[in-house]
This record gives sequence, C-alpha cells and structure tokens, in this order.
Amino acid sequence: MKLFRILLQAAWPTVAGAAFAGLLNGGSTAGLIALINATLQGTPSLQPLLPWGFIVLGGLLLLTHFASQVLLVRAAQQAVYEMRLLLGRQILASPLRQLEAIGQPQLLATLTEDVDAVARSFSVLPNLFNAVAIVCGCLIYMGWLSPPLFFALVALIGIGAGSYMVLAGKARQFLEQARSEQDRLFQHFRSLTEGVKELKLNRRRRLAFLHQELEPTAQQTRQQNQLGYMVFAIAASWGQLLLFVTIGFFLFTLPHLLGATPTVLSGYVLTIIYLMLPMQQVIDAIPIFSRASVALKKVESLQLSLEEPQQDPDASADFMPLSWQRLRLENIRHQYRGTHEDEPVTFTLGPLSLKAEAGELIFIVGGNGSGKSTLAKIITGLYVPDQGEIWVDDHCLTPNDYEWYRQHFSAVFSDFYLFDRLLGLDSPDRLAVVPYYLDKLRLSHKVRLEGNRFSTTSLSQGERKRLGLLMAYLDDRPAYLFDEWAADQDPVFRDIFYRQLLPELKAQGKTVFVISHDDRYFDVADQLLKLDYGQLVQHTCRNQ
Ligand SMILES: Nc1ncnc2c1ncn2[C@@H]1O[C@H](COP(=O)(O)OP(=O)(O)OP(=O)(O)O)[C@@H](O)[C@H]1O
Repeated sequence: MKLFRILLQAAWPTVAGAAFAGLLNGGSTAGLIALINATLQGTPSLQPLLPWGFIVLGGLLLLTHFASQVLLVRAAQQAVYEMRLLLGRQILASPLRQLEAIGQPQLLATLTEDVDAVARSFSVLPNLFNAVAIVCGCLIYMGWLSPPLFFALVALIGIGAGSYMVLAGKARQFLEQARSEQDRLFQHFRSLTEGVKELKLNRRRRLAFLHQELEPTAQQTRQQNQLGYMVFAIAASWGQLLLFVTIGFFLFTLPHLLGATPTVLSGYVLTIIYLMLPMQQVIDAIPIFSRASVALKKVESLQLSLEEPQQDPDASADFMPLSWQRLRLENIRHQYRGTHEDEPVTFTLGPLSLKAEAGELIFIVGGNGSGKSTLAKIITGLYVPDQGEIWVDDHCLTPNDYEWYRQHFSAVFSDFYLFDRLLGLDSPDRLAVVPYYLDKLRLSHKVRLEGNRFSTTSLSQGERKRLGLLMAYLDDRPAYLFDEWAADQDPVFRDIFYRQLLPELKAQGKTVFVISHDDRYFDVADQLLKLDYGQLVQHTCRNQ
C-alpha cells in the first residue's frame, strides 16, 4: 500500500489517467472475449456486427494499453525521482548523531539497494496494472455469463491466493534476512575500497578478509535470497497448478453440478485461458513487490521515510549569518552511548563552559580521545548537546535555531571532504579572489579555477587541506574551526598557518577555534582549553 501512496503522492493526476485507460483496457478485453465467444457460437442476430465490433474493440484495446503504459511509466519515473531527492534531503536534514549511529555502509545500502528495489517495483507497475485491469474485466464478464459459476471461480481463486500468500510470507522472511546481510556486505565493500592498500600489502590479511569476512557474508546473502525466490517459485508453480485444476473443474465437473450451457462453458474456458498470461504477470510481480516492501521497512528502520516529506529546513528560515560579539557555551554536556562486546560503553564530554569573543583565537588541546572533535561538533552546532545552553550574544539557542547557527561557521575537520567545485559560491566577487588565495596558499602552480570547478583535486593530503582552507576563506563566516589542520603541513607552511594566517583571521574580527597538538605555537592563542577524558582540566586566557 505504501508503494501506491508514494506513487500517488508523486503524480496522482497521471496515475488517475492511467487508471482510467486501464479500466477501458480491461473493459475492451472482456468485450473482445465476449465477441469471440459469440462468433464461435455463431449467434445469427449478431453476425453482421461482429467484424466491426472486433475492429473497434481491438483498436480500443491497443490504444488504452499504450496510454495506460505510457502514463504509468511517467508516474513511476516521477515517483523514483522524487523518492531519490526526498531521501537525499532527509539525510541532509537528519541530525549528525543519527547518521553516525546508522553508519556509512547502511546509508549506502539504502541509497543504492533499497531505492533500486522500490524503483524496480515501480517499473513492473504498468504491466501489473494492465494485468489487474484485464483480470477485473474478465471476472465481470464471467459474472455476467453465469453467477453460480462465477462464485465457484471466486472461491477457487480465494483458496489459491490464500495458500500463495502463506508461502509468500515465508519467502519474504528470507528476503528480510538477506537484506540484513546486505548491510554487512556493504560494510565489507567499504573495507575493500578504503582498506585496499592495507589488503594489498599483506597477503595473509587479504586472504583472511576474503575467506572470513567477504565470502561468508556474500554466501549468506546468496543463500537467503535463493531461499526466498525459491519459495516464490514454489508458490508460483502452486498457483499454476491451481489454474489447471480450475480449468479442469470448469470443463469436467462444475457444468454437470451447476448445469451450464455450452456457450457459458466455452466462454469460461476461453476467458480462463486468456487470463493465464495476466495472472502470470501478477504472480511474477509479487516477489518484486515483496522485496520493495522489505526495502521500505528497512528505510523506515533508519528513521527515514520515502513517503512523508519532512519540512524542508532550507525553505523557511532566514539563514543570513550575523556577525557576533560573543559566543557562550554554558554547562554543556554530551554523551555517546554504545556497547562493546555486550558491555555498555559511554564517553561523556563536560559539563563545561566557555566564552569566545569576536577576534579571538581559541586553541583546544588534549590527548587522543579526550573529546576535542566532539567539542568541535558542539561548538559548530553539528551536535545538539544533551544538556546546557549556547548563547549568541544575548540569544540562547533553541532547537529550531541550530540550522541558522551552523551557518556562522566554516570548518576544516580532520576527516573533511573536498568538493571539486565551489558549490553555493557563484558571486563573481568571491570567485575573483580565488587566484589570490591559491597564490597565498601556494597552490597556484598546481590548481586553477575553471568556471567554478578546480582543475584537479588529485593532490597530496597537505595540499588538499590547503584547498579546504581556501573554501573556508571563501565562505567568509564570522567563525572558523580547524581540526588538526596543520598536522599534514610541512614545517614552513605550518609556521605560516600559525604565525600569519591565523592572526590575519583574528585581525578581521573572526572567532577562530583551532584543535592542535602543536605546543610550539600555543603562545599564539588568546585562550587555551585543555581536555582530558572529556573534562576541561585547564583553561588559560592570555589576558589573565
Ligand atoms: N560517533 C561516535 N560514536 C560513539 N563514540 C564516539 C564517536 N566519536 C567519538 N566517540 C568517542 O568519544 C571519545 C572522544 O572522541 P573525539 O574524537 O572527540 O576525541 P579527540 O580528542 O578528537 O581525539 P583525537 O585527538 O584522536 O582526534 C573517543 O574515545 C570515542 O570513543
């Protein structure tokens, strides 16, 4: 049902047009069968009209079949298009913590496998819809021919459909298990692509990865899918057997019991034989719809939806960043909860407070795992803290303000992503300064701006980070955050970063947060915050 709701939401007028054409198609099919039956029975009064009727009904059948197919293909493609965009928007609107908890492999599996499964089900819809229309038209014709035989037929169809659904339910369970294995498969694909160097360098590790990780999961996925589709095949064969039993019943048993005339009998057998193809199409479509409904369930389990558009956060709020005088974090606390080998594991940052003025350089320092990046995500508004308040001048942030608040920051995180083009930066003024910054960051001999795209991003890690810094400069936000930016720079450029670039940003009135292990440069900082196991253990201000 949800699949149809998605389709209706995307393009209900087109679906309504297709439904109308489908109904006409079913009607003309039934009419054509009635006409063929009448011709075969040689009803004298109708003979002169039959050839004309045949031409008209045949023409109508072809036309309505074509119209309903074309309209449904359009509606289905529109639904797939909207579904992809909706999922993209929802992922972008979801809290970062939620996305981190889901994990990259699961998101990728959903964006590819699940969206594909739903798209595949939409692609068989036109044929299915036609088949259902023909079945309905034929049933109406058979009901008109003989009500007692019609009820006998409906009872047989009911038994067939009921037993088919029991088997289909079992098959669906196997498909669900196969889908769970697919998440693990994507996890392995990630290891394969991101760990390719490590796997290439060590043969034993590579073989262990192939035989102990990839192979068993791929095998499990294959087995569960195989079982699922095999049960569907058994169900389909059972359905076909029932169809033959039904024809046999109508030929040899029921007419004697219910006293049907030869016209009625031949009409029934002709219609049932004609129905075999559309029935087969319906039966073939059921596994595809089952897989699609497993996909929808999976998408919903990630607290995403392909159905209900959430309010688009980009639509309403005014995102113009302000310049601020002071930023305050009061009693902020954030906790990660998880399990490791069935033991609960938590990491708690805070409670901690800090103040940052415009034009201040604030260094956040501490050992590995002390919570620096977590604090950075809270400062930039990527995490909403479990407890505490963030104040921008005299305004305390409410949950609805976070989207607006984040627009005040430009950041280069340690695991930053480098876009190869300047997205969202089309003002000629901003683009004109790019060569200046490329020069300043000593990249002009390697990278050019071509239109709004960089000529290359195949650079060393240090150079990529410089390009990331250029993007941050172009954003021109009131606040900046650099997470171990200098770690990949050579000593000369590291010196330039701490002694020249950071003071320049400060002189422009920017608030700059720097996560750093470079204690040689701590003297540059106006404030130094030291974290240890999530607690603020040292807070030094230059003016104190
Ligand atoms: N997404 C997450 N889910 C669960 N726990 C996390 C997550 N990210 C970090 N942690 C936990 O929080 C702790 C602090 O991590 P964080 O990345 O903030 O440290 P850090 O000080 O930036 O470390 P480093 O200097 O190594 O980058 C870690 O010990 C880690 O166990």
